[in-house]
Order: sequence, then C-alpha cells, then structure tokens
Amino acid sequence: MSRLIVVSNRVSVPQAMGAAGAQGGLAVALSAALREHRGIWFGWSGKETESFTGHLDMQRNQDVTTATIDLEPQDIEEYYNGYANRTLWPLFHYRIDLTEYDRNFGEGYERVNARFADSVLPLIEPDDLVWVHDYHLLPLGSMLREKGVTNRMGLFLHIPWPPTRLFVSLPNHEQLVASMLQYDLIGLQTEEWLDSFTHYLKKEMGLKVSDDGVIEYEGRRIVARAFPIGIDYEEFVASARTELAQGAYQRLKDSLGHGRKMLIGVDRLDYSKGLGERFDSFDRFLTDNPEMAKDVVLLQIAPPSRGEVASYQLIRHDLERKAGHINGAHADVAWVPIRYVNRGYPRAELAGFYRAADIGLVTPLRDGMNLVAKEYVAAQDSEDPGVLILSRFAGAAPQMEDAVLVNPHSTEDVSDAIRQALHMPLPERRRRHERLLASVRDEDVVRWRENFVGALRGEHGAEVPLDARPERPGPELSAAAS
Ligand SMILES: O=P(O)(O)OC[C@H]1O[C@H](O[C@H]2O[C@H](CO)[C@@H](O)[C@H](O)[C@H]2O)[C@H](O)[C@@H](O)[C@@H]1O
Ligand SMILES: O=c1ccn([C@@H]2O[C@H](COP(=O)(O)OP(=O)(O)O)[C@@H](O)[C@H]2O)c(=O)[nH]1
Repeated sequence: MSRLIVVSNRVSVPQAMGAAGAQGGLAVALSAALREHRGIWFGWSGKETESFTGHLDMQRNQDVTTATIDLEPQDIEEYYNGYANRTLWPLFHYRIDLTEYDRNFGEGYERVNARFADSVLPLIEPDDLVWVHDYHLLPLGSMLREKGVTNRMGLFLHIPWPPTRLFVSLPNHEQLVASMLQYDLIGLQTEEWLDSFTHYLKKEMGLKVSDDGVIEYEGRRIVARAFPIGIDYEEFVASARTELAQGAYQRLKDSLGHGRKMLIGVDRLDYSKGLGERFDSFDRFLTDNPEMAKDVVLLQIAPPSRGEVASYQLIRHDLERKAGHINGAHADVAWVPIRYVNRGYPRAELAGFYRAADIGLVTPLRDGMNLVAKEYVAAQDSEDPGVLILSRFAGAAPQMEDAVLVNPHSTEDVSDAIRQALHMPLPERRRRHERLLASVRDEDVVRWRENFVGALRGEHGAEVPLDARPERPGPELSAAAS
C-alpha cells in the first residue's frame, strides 16, 4: 500500500484516550489514515523562531510520524494572519467587506508555501500519495511539481468556495487557480462549493469540465468532486460515555434548575459563525415570548480564535457588549439568559454539554461544513432527543435536512425556530433525530477519508495520465523519516 503524506497548516496528533483534549475529529481521522498507510504528517509546529532555519522536527506519537517546521514572525504575520486569515478566509466566506488585499501578504503566502515545499520534498518517496489540506496551501502542489514531484497529489478545501463574482476580486485569482490545477484531485465539502469552483473554471478560464468533474487542463485531467467531511462517530460516542462527559452533563443540568430548558452554541469566536446574529435572535425570542422567557437559557461556548487579526478582536468586543446588553435587559436575580463562555473544552466535556441541551443552535452565516452540528446529534439520548436548529448556509445543511433549517440573518426566522423546537412533540423529535443520526453515523470521517484516498489512488475514476508528467530523480528519504 502506498504511504500517505498529509500536509496541513497545523499538525495535531490525538493524545492517549482519557487525556482527550480539544482536537477535532479531523486529527483523529487523519492519524488513523497515517497509521494504516505508514505515512507522515507535515506542517507548521505552531511555534515561532527568530529566523527561519528549515529544521525538520520529526516525532513519533501514538504510532503517527509527524514532521514540523517553525516559522519566523514575518511568515506568521503575512502568511497565517495575513493572506490566509485576512484575505482568503473572509473572501471564501463571502465577506468581501472584510477582505484585505495587500501585496506583502501575497508574497508571504508564496514564501511560506515555498518553504513548505522545500521542507516536505525530501520526505516524499516515489509511490507516496500526497494529501494537502486547506486554503493555507493552495499553491503547494504546483511548487512540488516544479521541483519534479510526479506523485499523485490531492487537495481538500475545508472551507467554502465563493461565487465567481466575488472570487475575481482577488488579485492574481487565475494564477492561484492555475496552481491548484497541478493537483490530480480537488475535493470540496459540498456540491454548492463544487459548482462555484467549476463555474469559475468554465467562465473565467474557458476550461471543459465533464458532468463527473473531470477537468481538462494543459493536456492533463484533474478530478474535482464533493467529499463532505463527517465526525469520528465511534470515537465521539466512546468519549460521550466517559466520566468526564457524564460529570459535565450532571453539572450543567444541576445548574439549570428544575424544568428550565437549555440551548447550546459551540463555535470558535469567528465572524463566520453568526454569533452576533444568534444573540440578536435569542433577544428577539425573549422579547416576543415573555411567557417562556424565564424558562430558557442560552449557553454559548466561544473559544477565542486568530486573536491577532483585527476583525476577530472586533467581533470579540461586539459579542461581549451584546451579551452584556441582553443580559442587562432581561435578567432577574435568579436567572441570566445568556451564559457566554470564552474558553475551550475537551470534546468529552462538550459531549456532556450537548446532551444536556434541549436545542443545538448552529447558525453560521457561512461554514465549510460545521462538525458541531453533527456532534450535537451524536450526543443526544435517542429516547428523548434535543432539536437541532441549523443554518441553511452551513455545509452540513444538505446532509441534515431533518434539522429545523433557518436563515441565520433573520432574527424572526431563528426566533420562530426556537419556539417551534421548544414545543416540538416527542414523536417528531425522535423521527427527526433518527434520520439525522443515521447520516451522522454513516457519513462519518472514516468514509470521507476512504472516499478521498480511494479517489486519489484512482479507484473511482480519478486516474491521471502520469505519462504527461516529467520524470524526476527519486527523492532521498531523510534518516529521521524512515
Ligand atoms: O487553525 P485555526 O486557524 O485555529 O482554525 C481552526 C480550523 O478552522 C477551519 O475549519 C474548517 O474545517 C472543518 C472541518 O472540515 C469544517 O467543519 C469547518 O466548517 C471549517 O471552518 C479551517 O478550515 C481549518 O484549517 C482550521 O484548522
Ligand atoms: O471548546 C471547544 C470548541 C470546539 N471544539 C471542537 O472544535 C471543532 C469545531 O469544528 P467545526 O467544524 O464546527 O468548526 P471550525 O472551528 O473547524 O470552523 C469541533 O470538533 C468541536 O468539538 C472543541 O473541541 N472544544
């Protein structure tokens, strides 16, 4: 079996069970794939060094080999805080108003991608499959091709692909997409993002794209397809049975008081998650339903994210103000409507919190997938399940049509959905939950990974005419990687 080389901005190997921290299902799934394929996970250590050395730190943890590099402050500023999170992230989440175009960011992005390419190159053996993740590393594949890498290479984009009319506002948009076409396989989360991507290829680049996603470009064939990511269902259910999860459930239930219902939101503190609009909707619900108001509480867990970027500082400030204002307007001595918590929790604890909540309130304005929606469903008691209220603009929505789907921009819509969910009869809750659970369980992260790697291997028609590629000398495997 060919080895797998996974490349992503961050590298995260799950700790031993029990010490389960705040890593997502992605880390669990990729680690499992790497174990199976005897592969290597390469990326940024998350650490800063005074000046870039290219030193590769190789480690073996839980049977997974990782290789990381440190970046220098200018790299982090221009590549991660800059082009990745001040240019691509807002633009790809349809926030052209927050998108910053700065040549220094673009140069930093190219420089760090080139550093990734130089550093990972010696680790790649001739039969390896190379799987690159996300918007931080779109041109990496083309840089590796320039260095003679002929291996099969795939890219998976975890975030949306924007409509062409927005995307063309990016300087050098065509160059960026042309560089992506050096991969053999391009995976997006949903058919909608896939349509936007192929629309761009056809309209702006005049390329032919077949109905099954085969793109013809410079005599090569590249496949673009939707691969919706899921959670690691088995692992999540196991973590929900731990003492940590059960303790969290009980603590929260006890704190609510008799008969009070709870809504839960769990999101990185990011403007794409629609937290301000969510608070406004809850405010509206309290105002429009005074007879129910004191019987509900919204628990919003929002760990800070990308705190060096101004738009993230601003949203944090706005939310603090808004939560304070709503609580000030509605609270009484024995009840506060919003519990707003700016810290992260291990997922086992989250599982307990989700189970204690009558409503999962997941209302991003735009989201690549949203794994929290899937975790909420997986954590419910099937006999007496809670109701998922889900934004129709989350990548998860097409797979989760039995949720109460809402327009997160409309406070009326979300307020009505809260009311509907609180009154939903048990048989309807069970019916909806049963169907949601089936899709969360069956379309899990293992299936996602197997589908992607299978397609990259060419098992599902992703074959690429390798003879169209230049030969290159075999890479030398560093001693540490063997
Ligand atoms: O690494 P950070 O800058 O701290 O950000 C965390 C991750 O955020 C994004 O997650 C996306 O991937 C999820 C899994 O596919 C998906 O469910 C979610 O909708 C996306 O927003 C980002 O794409 C990752 O690269 C970051 O590591
Ligand atoms: O305090 C927290 C908040 C979130 N998460 C996890 O972070 C992931 C968030 O993924 P999602 O796809 O919802 O959004 P993203 O943050 O990747 O945009 C989920 O697995 C959550 O369980 C966590 O472990 N602890």
